[in-house]
Amino acid sequence: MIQQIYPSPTHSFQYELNKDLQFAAAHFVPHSEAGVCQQVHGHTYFVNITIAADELDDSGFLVNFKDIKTLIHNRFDHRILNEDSLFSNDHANDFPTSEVLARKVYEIIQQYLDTRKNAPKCLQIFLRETPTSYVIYRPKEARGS
Ligand SMILES: Nc1nc2c(c(=O)[nH]1)N=C([C@H](O)[C@H](O)COP(=O)(O)OP(=O)(O)OP(=O)(O)O)CN2
Ligand SMILES: [Zn+2]
Repeated sequence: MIQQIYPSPTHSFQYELNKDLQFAAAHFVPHSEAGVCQQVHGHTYFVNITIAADELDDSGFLVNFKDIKTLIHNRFDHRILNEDSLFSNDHANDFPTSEVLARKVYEIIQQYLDTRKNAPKCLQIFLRETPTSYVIYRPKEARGS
């Protein structure tokens, strides 16, 4: 939920920012063990993205908050996740589950950050699918030096 306190990843970067955003999307989980989630249904996903770096850019930003929102919101809002080429209905590692969606959000964000001169790192994705269910994805690398 927006404005809640999130778990903090440990790191030694000097700057850290967090961006909250939300989007509405539909999905289904294409596996017999997913029960009712095999049926198409929708969620308002809440996402918190943690990014860190030791340097700021020419604007004095670690990264522009707006760019982070645009990347994720424009891709997923009011979409059917199963129809996005990022996901697969055949391979569990790419089913549109909360875990996989959190990883995909990380990959989109880090790919963008890799184009920035100040080399920011995405350290954590917190993704809430329902009021009672959330996941956290953290890449293994990138804790700062
Ligand atoms: N590990 C995962 N388990 C489940 C996922 C998932 O992505 N990863 N997804 C679902 C369904 O998509 C479902 O929409 C969410 O399930 P759930 O949390 O059980 O939702 P409820 O609102 O029914 O939960 P309550 O316990 O009644 O609050 C299922 N599992
Ligand atoms: Zn669901």
